[in-house]
Amino acid sequence: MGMGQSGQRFSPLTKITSDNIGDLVPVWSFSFGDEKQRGQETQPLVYNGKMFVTGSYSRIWALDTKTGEKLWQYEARLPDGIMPCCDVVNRGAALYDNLVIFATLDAKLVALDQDTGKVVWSEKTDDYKAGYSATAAPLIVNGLVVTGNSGGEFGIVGRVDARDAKTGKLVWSRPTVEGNMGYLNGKENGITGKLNASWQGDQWKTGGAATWLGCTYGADVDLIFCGTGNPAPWNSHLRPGDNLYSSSTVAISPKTGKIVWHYQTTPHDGWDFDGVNEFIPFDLKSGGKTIKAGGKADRNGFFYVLDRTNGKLISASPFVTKQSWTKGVDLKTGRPIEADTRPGNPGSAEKGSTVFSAPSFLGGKNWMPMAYNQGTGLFYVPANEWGMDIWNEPITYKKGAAYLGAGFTIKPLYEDYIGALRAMDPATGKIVWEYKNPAPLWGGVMTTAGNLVFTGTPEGFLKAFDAKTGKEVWKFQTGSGVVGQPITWEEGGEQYVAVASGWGGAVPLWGGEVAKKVKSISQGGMLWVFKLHKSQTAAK
Ligand SMILES: O=C(O)c1cc(C(=O)O)c2c(n1)C(=O)C(=O)c1cc(C(=O)O)[nH]c1-2
Ligand SMILES: [Ca+2]
Repeated sequence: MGMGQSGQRFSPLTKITSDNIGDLVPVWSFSFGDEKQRGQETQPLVYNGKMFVTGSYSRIWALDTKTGEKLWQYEARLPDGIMPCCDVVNRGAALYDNLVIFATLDAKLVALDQDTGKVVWSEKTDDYKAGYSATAAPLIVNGLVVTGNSGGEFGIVGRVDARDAKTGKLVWSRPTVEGNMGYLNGKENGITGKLNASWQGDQWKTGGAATWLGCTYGADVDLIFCGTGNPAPWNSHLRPGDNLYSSSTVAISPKTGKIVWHYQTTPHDGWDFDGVNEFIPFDLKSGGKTIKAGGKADRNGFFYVLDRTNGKLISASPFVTKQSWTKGVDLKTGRPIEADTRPGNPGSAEKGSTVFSAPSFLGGKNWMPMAYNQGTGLFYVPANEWGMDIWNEPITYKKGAAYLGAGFTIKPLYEDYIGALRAMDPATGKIVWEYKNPAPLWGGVMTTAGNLVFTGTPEGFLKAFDAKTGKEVWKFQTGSGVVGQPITWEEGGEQYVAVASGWGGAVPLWGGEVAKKVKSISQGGMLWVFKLHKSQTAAK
């Protein structure tokens, strides 16, 4: 995932540049079929002349990278009663040995033979009837396949699992809700003491903190970095305490499955800010020194830079214009200073008072991954500007039912745009350039050594920008909204770019007023591949 384990989404390829990109044209496209088209959030993988691309409803295809010809197709038979909170998406697969491995919405992990598409192993990872699902791309670390889980809106317990990539056999399983910490693989593991100090009573048993975006890996520090989602239920008055390790980044040792450090971005989250956003290792140049750092653009609107060796906060800078829930982050304690927009209520039978809060629960940034360019030293963050009216109401846990205790209406902040692609300098926390988009941005970002940044828009365009200046240098209309993750590779001396097109994800389901604004977007399911139309070997 992420064009490498660190998830930087940076390619060193330089054949396509900000100067010649005007010559980038489609070479082939592939249709995902005539029905079952929802959000196509996938990141394709290219290996050995084959492209592996997943689609909504847990489907995967192997395509010939030269011709686009379909080599094989696998479709999971999904049972009735699956409960993905936010569309039937899949964000991609992982490759190991001769296998291509991906998670299905009914909480299974399936490994297929890359040549034939035949199932080599298949493991049930969770009980979909209890609200568990899976949407993230797996991560491969030292022969382990590392996965997260989804279901924070149903009171599941978040977890990171590591399996033997060849056989699917479980090696370790690490819960991400304090209280469950005394267990590894469901057995007591000798960790004792006040395991649920940040929860009251039995609430940790349904505490959420789903690891629904999966993980990245820092090879030099040998740590797996996983974001954790919202604590359950959303109504924070029903679960006093910090609710560790919800809305955090946790660093896990691949050898033991132990949490080595954690940093909680939104303690006692009351806004569904989650904290799943990708943590990307990078080298921070500061005062003549190089610091082993990591960057994370959190749904709560802060761009965090942490020391990746120990989780210490280095800086927290806003990447959105309005954060009404906070007055900033205390750099000494690492904790946010809360403002007065925690939704009211109490455990009474009454609906609590409504407050306006920004960002909205769909976040200053949601699932769509940012990219880090090793040349410019900038992060490219797909941000959104919106707020919400939010209120709390009573709720009790029921297996397999939504566990929110909150209601909301999303509201745009500005007339002319919601989405904003922002180039952030991690050394200063300053926004270097921005591109504003009318509809919310919901696609992944990729950057290259050719001075380029790519991302898609709900309006249907794949766009490219000059990485230094932010000038839009190229666009292509794909026919549906782009919420996929662009990739690039070189083959036969030519550089290619690919992206999936197909509108969906959480915005059309939960966006309310905002969703209506982008309602005219056609549904789709297409893979587009591009290259320069003039042969680059012939060019001087
Ligand atoms: O807490 C969770 O388990 C969970 C899972 C997912 C998911 O797996 O897609 C989303 C969310 N939460 C969520 O809060 C959210 O805004 C969201 C947006 C999307 C999407 O793909 O557009 N998924 C999810
Ligand atoms: Ca969530």
